[in-house]
Order: sequence, then C-alpha cells, then structure tokens
Amino acid sequence: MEVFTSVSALRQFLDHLVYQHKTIGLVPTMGALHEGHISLIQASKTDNDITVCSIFVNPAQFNNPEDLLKYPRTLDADSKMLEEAGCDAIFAPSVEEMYPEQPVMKFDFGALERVMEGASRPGHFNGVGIVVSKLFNIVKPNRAYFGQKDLQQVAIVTKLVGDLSFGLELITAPTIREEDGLAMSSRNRRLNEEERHIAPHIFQILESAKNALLKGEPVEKVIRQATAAFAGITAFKLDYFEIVDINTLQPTTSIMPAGENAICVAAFLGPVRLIDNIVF
Ligand SMILES: Nc1ncnc2c1ncn2[C@@H]1O[C@H](COP(=O)(O)OP(=O)(O)OP(=O)(O)O)[C@@H](O)[C@H]1O
Ligand SMILES: CC(C)(CO)[C@@H](O)C(=O)[O-]
Ligand code: BAL
Repeated sequence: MEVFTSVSALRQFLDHLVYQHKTIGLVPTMGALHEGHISLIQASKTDNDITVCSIFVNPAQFNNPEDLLKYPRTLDADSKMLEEAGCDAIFAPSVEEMYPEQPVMKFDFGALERVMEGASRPGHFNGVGIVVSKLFNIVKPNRAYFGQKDLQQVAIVTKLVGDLSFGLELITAPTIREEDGLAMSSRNRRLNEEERHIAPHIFQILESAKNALLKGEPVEKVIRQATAAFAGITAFKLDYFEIVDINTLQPTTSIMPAGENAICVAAFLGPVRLIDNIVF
C-alpha cells in the first residue's frame, strides 16, 4: 500500500493507473478508522480496481475549535487497518497541502443545510462541500463511498455531484454498529466508560420511535416520547430529534411510503456529540 501526502505524488501514481484503464474508488475519511470505514473500503474494492482512502481532518468543516483539537488522530493504526483491508493507497495531506490559500468559494445548499447538522453546526456543510470537491478533483474517482450514518452529508454530496457535474457514481453504505447497537464512530473513543455504557440508548430510542411510527402513532407524539426518553437519562443533552422525508430532509408531519422516512438524532454525552439515524 502506498501512502501519499502530496497531491502531485498521488496524481503521478494515479495517472499511471488511469493510463492502464484501471477504475478508481475513493473513500474520504477523517481517520481514526473503525469497521464502519473498513466496510466502505471493502465496497470500493468490490467495485473498483484501485481503492484510495483519504485521511484528512478538515478544519473548514469544524465550527467548534475544541472538537477539532480533540478529534482523534491515529495515522499509524489507520495505515495498519487499511493495509490489512487491502486498500491500495492512502492520501493523508497536511492542512497546508490542502489549503495553501484560504478558499474563496462558498457553498449554500439551501433548505438541505438549514436543518439538523447544518443548523447545529453553522458552516459545516460549506467546509464539507469544499473539501469533498477538492478530493474529487484531486483523485478523479469513478466512484466515491459515503456512510449512511452521515445521512445529511450523503444528500449534500449528491447535490454537489449533480450541480458541479463531477461525473462520478456515489455509493452509500449502511451504518455498521457495535453489538449493543451503538453506531461506530471515531468520536466514540472520546467517551468515558460510563458514557460508553449509556451511548447505545441512542439507537434504542431510535428503534422505539420507528416501531411506534410503524404502529401508527402520530409523529408529534413520537417526537415528544423520544425527547422525554433522552431527558430521562441525565447524561444526555439532546441537540435534535427529527423525523424527516428522506428526499428533502425536511421534518414531516406524517409518514411517507416505506424507505422514504428517516429518524435523525444528535446528542451530547459529556463534551462528545454523537449522531445516528434510521431509514425505514
Ligand atoms: N458506523 C459507520 N458505518 C458506515 N459508515 C460509516 C460509519 N461511521 C462513519 N462512516 C462513514 O465513513 C466516512 C468517514 O467518516 P468519518 O471519518 O467522519 O468517521 P466517523 O466515524 O463518522 O467519525 P465522526 O462521526 O466521529 O466524525 C463517512 O462517509 C461516514 O459516513
Ligand atoms: C466526507 C468527509 C471525509 C469530508 O471531510 C467527512 O465529512 C467525513 O468523514 O464524513
Ligand atoms: N462524519 C462527519 C464529519 C464531521 O463530523 O465533521
């Protein structure tokens, strides 16, 4: 497996492979890898000749300086996991390599970013739009892989790819969970033992809400019950709990056909902010 920190060295490597008509899959990450990321690598390996994993903690998408500072950085362990998974190349640039100058472009994803993550983390999706566009331009992948755990990010990147005609195929992969249901996340490793024990309640509350909706309970009542369930566990500070139409990500007052509904949640456990969702 090759490790690149410069755009020019990565391009040299890839140009050679493109010349041989190899297809390229890109898995963008911020590192501190876990089985969720590895599932994306495996999907890319199935579909493409060459898999590139980018590891870059992108300052432009952090609105909270402490979150950026404390974001886990584990490049050695990440490289080992990627090597074992059969990844072909890592692109791990420095901030200076990615942003030699402050970018002037600004993305506004409209209604898509006025809710949930976009509303709670102002500027977040502008930063995601910039870095993902740069990664697409640098790697020029045939396919790019994103996790459903970041559901709103999938919608934003889908819009980005359409609007800017990136001409690549986006693949969304299901959320990989711990045995107790907790969605795997790099930020989980910032939880202390007690918080880690409480964290699976996020998925349990999501599941209860889904079951209640499927039984015909009204949306408003289900939101009230879920909010009360979070309030009943004092360690949690709920940021949002939304039942949305998966096509628009806007809150719904009634349930859509199967497969078009999502329940999305963000909650703090101590200083750590976790997100999760269920699509049904
Ligand atoms: N549990 C998971 N299952 C499947 N894909 C995942 C999972 N967790 C993250 N991903 C996907 O991996 C890609 C890189 O995500 P990222 O590096 O931010 O990891 P993360 O674990 O989501 O970290 P954090 O949530 O702490 O920022 C994203 O497309 C994300 O949706
Ligand atoms: C897509 C991404 C790697 C862009 O920095 C990030 O938002 C993430 O890890 O989901
Ligand atoms: N997984 C999304 C990246 C972020 O939280 O900034």
